Amino acid sequence: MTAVAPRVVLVGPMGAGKTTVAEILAGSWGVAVRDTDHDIVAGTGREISDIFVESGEDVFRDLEAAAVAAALAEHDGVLALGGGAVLRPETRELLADVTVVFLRVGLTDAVKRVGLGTGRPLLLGNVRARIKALLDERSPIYESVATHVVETDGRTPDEVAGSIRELVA
Ligand SMILES: Nc1ncnc2c1ncn2[C@@H]1O[C@H](COP(=O)(O)OP(=O)(O)OP(=O)(O)O)[C@@H](O)[C@H]1O
Ligand SMILES: O=C(O)C1=C[C@@H](O)[C@@H](O)[C@H](O)C1
Ligand SMILES: [Mg+2]
Repeated sequence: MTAVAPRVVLVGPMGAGKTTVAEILAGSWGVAVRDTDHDIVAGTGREISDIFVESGEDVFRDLEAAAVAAALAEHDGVLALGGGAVLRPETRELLADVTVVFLRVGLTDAVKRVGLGTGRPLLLGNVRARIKALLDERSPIYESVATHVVETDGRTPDEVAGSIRELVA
């Protein structure tokens, strides 16, 4: 089998716009889009929040690591990862040879974008406090895997996609 690699992988926290921007980018390039959260839901027939509640985060992270590995091996379009996918060391290793864009978002814009956090189990409770904790904990990890960083605060998804097109030939 010929090895393939995604043209670009998008990482970043919930509300960064990975899913939204991946669709725009893939559309403008005329390539396929894939999203590991969607792959997990399609593959298991279960919603992400149900997996967290019924089976726990570790089981979700196992499913996610497998979904990322499969997508990196099979997909040569645009790939959006779940917000916590980079927590797994094996996933970070797989990203080492790939063009990875970190979509950076600050607390205020992230909170506006996720609203009540519906469908995002890690935001249950105080959404603002949960996002702040995740941003503090994970920003260095996103930076460590990224080949490029694109700011998204105060910018539309089309503007963000345009910046990525300029960075990635
Ligand atoms: N640059 C932007 N400006 C304003 N709203 C945005 C922007 N990007 C995304 N959004 C909106 O924010 C919400 C979350 O976006 P999206 O689902 O793409 O984020 P995500 O990074 O994929 O999050 P998750 O990690 O939870 O999958 C959506 O309603 C989307 O329309
Ligand atoms: O940041 C996270 O840990 C998550 C982000 C979403 O994409 C989903 O993968 C899930 O809600 C967990
Ligand atoms: Mg998403």
